[in-house]
Amino acid sequence: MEQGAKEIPVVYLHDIRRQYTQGETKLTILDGTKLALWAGQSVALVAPSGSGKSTLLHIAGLLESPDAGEVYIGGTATSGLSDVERTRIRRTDIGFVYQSHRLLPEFTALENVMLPQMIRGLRRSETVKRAREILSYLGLEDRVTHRPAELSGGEQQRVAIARAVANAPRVLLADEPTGNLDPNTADHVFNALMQLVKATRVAMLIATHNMELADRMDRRVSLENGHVVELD
Ligand SMILES: Nc1ncnc2c1ncn2[C@@H]1O[C@H](COP(=O)(O)OP(=O)(O)OP(=O)(O)O)[C@@H](O)[C@H]1O
Repeated sequence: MEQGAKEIPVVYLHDIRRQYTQGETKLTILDGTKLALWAGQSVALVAPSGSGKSTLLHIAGLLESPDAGEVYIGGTATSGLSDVERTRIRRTDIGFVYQSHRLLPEFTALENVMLPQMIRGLRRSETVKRAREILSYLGLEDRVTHRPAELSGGEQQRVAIARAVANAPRVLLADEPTGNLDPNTADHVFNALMQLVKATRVAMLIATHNMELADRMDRRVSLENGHVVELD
């Protein structure tokens, strides 16, 4: 942990260990992993396939529990929390974007962005207003009534980003968010993510194989033998 002396990382992974059992063998994927994510900073996670990028994102996002170590969200240790409390943190403080958009096909763009807010208990009228604002911010004001199948790949991914930030999370975790897109569209979607980091000071961690995009982010890290190493 570095950065400003008084600042607390939005996410701090402390000595994370994660093993998977495959038949007789134990695979150690994360082994004493440490990583701090800071408000307003974009971090690229660039590491070979199978090195544990998705595992790290799932653990940072409280979707998966480590075998040892602690995940702090805004300074709060999460291992001792109940499932209900972890779910609450996941819903309010953490946003996810995946390689495929994972939007609900029978709902419009607007409804897809409203849903996380409604689950959180906000009034419908409020969720409509905020969903419209975010979609407009991402250049989708003319697409709010479209269903996912009626949107281009880049538009689908921007709706997925809008959904991820609908509850104004403190951290945005993205697993190959531009992996399915052509270079131009990938650039457009990537710019939208970077714009959000600057505008909202969300902390962002993106797993990517795209070094060109990684080079445009504030910081680059990799995974080597289960450890996070800083690149450059
Ligand atoms: N539930 C599981 N059970 C057993 N092994 C798993 C499980 N999940 C992941 N693994 C293994 O852990 C390793 C790391 O997987 P992970 O998906 O985190 O890698 P990754 O770096 O994200 O890879 P990619 O870039 O290909 O998406 C892989 O070898 C994978 O086979």
